Amino acid sequence: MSSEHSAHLPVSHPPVAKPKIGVLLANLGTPDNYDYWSMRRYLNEFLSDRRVIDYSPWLWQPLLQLVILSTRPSKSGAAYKSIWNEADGESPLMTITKAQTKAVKAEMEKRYGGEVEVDFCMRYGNPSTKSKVAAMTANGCRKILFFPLYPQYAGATTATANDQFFRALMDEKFQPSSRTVPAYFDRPTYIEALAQSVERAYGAMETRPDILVCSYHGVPKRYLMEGDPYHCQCQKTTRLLKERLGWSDTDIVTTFQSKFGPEEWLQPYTVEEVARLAEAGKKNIAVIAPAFSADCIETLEEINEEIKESFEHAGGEHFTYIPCLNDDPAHVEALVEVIEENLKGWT
Ligand SMILES: C=CC1=C(C)c2cc3[nH]c(cc4nc(cc5[nH]c(cc1n2)c(C)c5CCC(=O)O)C(CCC(=O)O)=C4C)c(C)c3C=C
Ligand SMILES: [Fe+2]
Ligand SMILES: [Fe+2]
Repeated sequence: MSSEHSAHLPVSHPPVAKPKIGVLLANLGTPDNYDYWSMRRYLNEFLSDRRVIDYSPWLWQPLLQLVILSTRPSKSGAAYKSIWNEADGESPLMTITKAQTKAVKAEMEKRYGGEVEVDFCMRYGNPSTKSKVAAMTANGCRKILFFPLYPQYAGATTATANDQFFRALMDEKFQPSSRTVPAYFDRPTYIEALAQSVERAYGAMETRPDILVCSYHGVPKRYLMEGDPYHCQCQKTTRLLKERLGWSDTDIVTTFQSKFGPEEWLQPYTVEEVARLAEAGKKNIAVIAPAFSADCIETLEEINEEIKESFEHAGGEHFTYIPCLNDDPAHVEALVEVIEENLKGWT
């Protein structure tokens, strides 16, 4: 009788890890480097995502592969080069996401010891969502809380991050239970962290800015018409920030940046609005980017270089960029509060 037919032998068994809970933070993703091929790989994955660009692939892919990916990798690569963290060989988005994860992890360890594991992944590029879901599952995470780090929901960010998480779960033999964290733009702790960052920046200035521009990443206007709540959540973020600061309507304005392609995007466009403000005599402005949980190419290069230039070209004199919340302790506290709220019943 062969050993596999012996009813008396114990079944050989892989080691069983102690059950834990995983908290997987997710951000957009960033190129591995700023050379042409690294940029092309990243942009190809990003711009082929139909949650980001929803045109028929029959029309979009030839245009993307033959036209856009022949020029944009070099142009965007030069922009990344100007902000690259050369010391660590990575983009600022990567450096800051690591710092945020470290801070959230330390806080969760204080509260839950080894019961909760914290890590991060990216929607595009590395470390991939798939690799981190596989690692957490292998480490014994029987429950995973997936947290896309976007305060406001957009199909192009939150939903596609979740889609990728669900795809990763499809590959797991012993699939963990899972939850996804919803948008958190209206949580008082997040608004408080934003308000404190504004107060800190204003407190350090000699003259108070004439207006605070809240610049959110744009999306095509059509997405709003088709039911995406992003626009409303951005407007509400500005209103809550204004109320917390005790300001009036004329102290703060909502704008949208990073328009891509010929379609109309959410308006007003930041690059045009700052020029209009300068022309209207508002020569001293501050800009904050509440849709980004971490500084990245869109803030460090687009806002602090291109948009600043547009303001100065139109006669503006003082332009202050207020950094994202990054690993600010008030931000970490807000993120941990959101995590704890969504872990209820699990811990
Ligand atoms: C072309 C369509 C795009 C949509 C729609 C879009 C929505 C969107 N994006 C963010 C956050 C980020 N975007 C970032 C970079 C970036 N975004 C697009 C295009 C769209 N984004 C491109 C092509 C790029 C790459 C840079 C470039 O070539 O211009 C980043 C920064 C990544 C980094 O490495 O620093 C972030 C973050 C949001 C929040 C959003 C909609 C709500
Ligand atoms: Fe973007
Ligand atoms: Fe709206």
